[in-house]
Amino acid sequence: MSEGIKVKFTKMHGIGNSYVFVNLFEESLLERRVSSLAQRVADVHMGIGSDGLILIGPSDRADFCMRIFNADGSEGKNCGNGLRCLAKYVYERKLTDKKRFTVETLGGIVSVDVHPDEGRTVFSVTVDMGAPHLRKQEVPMVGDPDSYTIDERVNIDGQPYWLTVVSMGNPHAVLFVPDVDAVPVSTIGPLIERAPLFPERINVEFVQVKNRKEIDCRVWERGSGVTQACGTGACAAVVAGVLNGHLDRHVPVTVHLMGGDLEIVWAADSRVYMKGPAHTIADGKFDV
Ligand SMILES: N[C@H](CCC[C@H](N)C(=O)O)C(=O)O
Repeated sequence: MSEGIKVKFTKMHGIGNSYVFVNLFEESLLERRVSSLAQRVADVHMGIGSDGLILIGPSDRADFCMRIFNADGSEGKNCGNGLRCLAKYVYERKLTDKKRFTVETLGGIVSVDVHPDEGRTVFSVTVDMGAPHLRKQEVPMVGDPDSYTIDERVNIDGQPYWLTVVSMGNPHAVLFVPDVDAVPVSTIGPLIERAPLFPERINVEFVQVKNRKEIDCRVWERGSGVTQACGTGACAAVVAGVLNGHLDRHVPVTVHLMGGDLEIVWAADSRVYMKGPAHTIADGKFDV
């Protein structure tokens, strides 16, 4: 039931992973309504159509705060594509005059660098996503809390899967496959997403290694299903690729997703850096 209040929004995407952004410096939303609002705006028929809702607001620990809600209304702890879009939004709309600034997420504080003047039509952003978290208790995942999950065989609904599990502030199960286009992502994705192994559910990435600096990746996102891209998922895929000996560390790896490419480096400082574009689609108002 609408309250008849009109709220300004901006729809943006990072290589096809789209979100409806609300600027809480200008608009206000009732906390209890945010989850249902995310579901409404995400609906392509009855709403605006997106992979979810992102709120941009103030923080007392960073320059900005980002909260991300999936299409099912669940709150995510991080969002790589969303961070690049937020960076473009706050820089271009002069909420900051800095080209390097910090953003607080539920998964931790990240640092972003905007590259508005790279002379190309595309606005590019680099995000320092921090170090990956690998222990089961950090994911969270059922099992020995201090152990890692690297190419570990697990049985889900009677089927074996070999998983490498990485948290980038949000959880990811990475599977290496010979052909990403042959994987029934919409069938296997939700089985792994909702497996009892993962008390908070999990995002799922299917990865085909092209060479030591290039992978193809398909995504089933926790709370949003198949998306065109997942920034944190691309980071998790590269970390998993290095851990399994498929990819080189300390050098840029190109991750080909359905909506476009990201450049990911798991650097010598143990932090993961993600570089890619951000696009504004439209501004508008919706009834809350
Ligand atoms: N579905 C994710 C949040 C969005 C992540 C993704 N869109 C990205 O770009 O990182 C989760 O619940 O952890």
